[in-house]
Amino acid sequence: MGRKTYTIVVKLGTSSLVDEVTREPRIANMSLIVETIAKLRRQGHRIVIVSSGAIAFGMKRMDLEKKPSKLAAIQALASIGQGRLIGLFDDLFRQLNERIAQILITRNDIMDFTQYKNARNTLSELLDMGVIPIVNENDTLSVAEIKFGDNDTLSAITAGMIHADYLFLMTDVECLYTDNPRTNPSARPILVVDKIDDLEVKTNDHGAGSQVGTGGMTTKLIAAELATNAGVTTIITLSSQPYYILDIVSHIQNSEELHLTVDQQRDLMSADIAKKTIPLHTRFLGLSRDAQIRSDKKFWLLHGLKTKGNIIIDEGCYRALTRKNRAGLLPAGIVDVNGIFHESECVSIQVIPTKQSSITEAVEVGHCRVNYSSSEIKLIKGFQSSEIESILGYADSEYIAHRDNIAFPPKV
Ligand SMILES: Nc1ncnc2c1ncn2[C@@H]1O[C@H](COP(=O)(O)OP(=O)(O)OP(=O)(O)O)[C@@H](O)[C@H]1O
Repeated sequence: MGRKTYTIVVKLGTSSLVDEVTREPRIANMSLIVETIAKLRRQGHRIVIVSSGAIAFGMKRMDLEKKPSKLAAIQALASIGQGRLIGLFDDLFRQLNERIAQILITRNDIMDFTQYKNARNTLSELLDMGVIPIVNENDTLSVAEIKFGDNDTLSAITAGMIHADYLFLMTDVECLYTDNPRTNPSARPILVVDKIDDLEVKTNDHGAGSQVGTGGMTTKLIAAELATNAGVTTIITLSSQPYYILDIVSHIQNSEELHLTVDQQRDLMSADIAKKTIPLHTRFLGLSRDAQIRSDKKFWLLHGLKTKGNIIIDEGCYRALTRKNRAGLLPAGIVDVNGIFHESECVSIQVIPTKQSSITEAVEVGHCRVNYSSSEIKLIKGFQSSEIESILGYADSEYIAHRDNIAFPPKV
């Protein structure tokens, strides 16, 4: 019987593609990445690449030493560099008879659920055609409000969107450590993570570790949480040794075939790393099928959309929203509203604990798409739905958010 094949998203950080000091493209490393991905394809896996590097390639082309601070100049560099980046990938993949496609995306492109599904369908179609999609944030047009912000997040959203099995975050450290290994030489490697919330790690990278990197380890942890919630096992490994992916995938196939528990996986990994039969890496285990987010709509509500404000609800309301036969969000359960948002926008739902509770701050519990604007909700909060019409002069819906437009992350 043939081995199981997977859908794998490989995220390449700027440090995989551009030399940190000279800012020259790392052509030898890119060739190794391309060879590795071609091998994975021959083994039957479906591969999506999420690649950074457009701005760095543009800076090199324009002989710039320093990244400009003006937004338009950065976007111009991205448009110069993106073409060169994809051109280089195409040249390399062509040598191995592999076809690629370019997908440039911003949050705006997936703001509508139909558009989100279109993006997913295009990616799936490309994979069915045996093509390797290369995804990047559309840095040429995106401004802060419509940005994913970093390609770690974009790669996790892409992985969730296409229900990938694995996400490889390739970076300039072998794995996640207990602390930043650049500043703390006694930081210890972490091999298997099954509950991200229980992790005790420091990521003192202020959002970027290397000179050319943008996200640092902080965004990788956020990405890992997002992807594992959708059932995607996320791996951090060294980008300068891309063929490590082949060893790790084969090791994962073995562990899966043996149906190992989390502890057994951890033991097997430590033993094999010690024997040097597999490289050092971190595995964040995807949630099991019954715990993970399976619904596209829910994943989109939680991770595809940017929240515009927040609605504070009480604990009783939260219980009603999360019980088995869950309700929609009614104005009566709303305690407060913050921020300015319009009807149909996505807002954060926060719960204010009861007075007896020791926690006093409201905590985010999920997202919803609202039927009313923030100024309308301010007027109707705390009232019964039957009173909406007399307060506003109209009642578009009895709910602030319909239950199909409310999503909570999985409880682990
Ligand atoms: N606990 C930690 N474990 C491992 N690395 C850490 C930790 N905390 C901070 N880091 C830093 O995170 C860096 C990796 O992130 P960085 O964003 O620089 O790379 P990248 O993902 O390759 O690039 P890009 O962000 O452009 O995609 C490492 O160089 C390291 O210094």
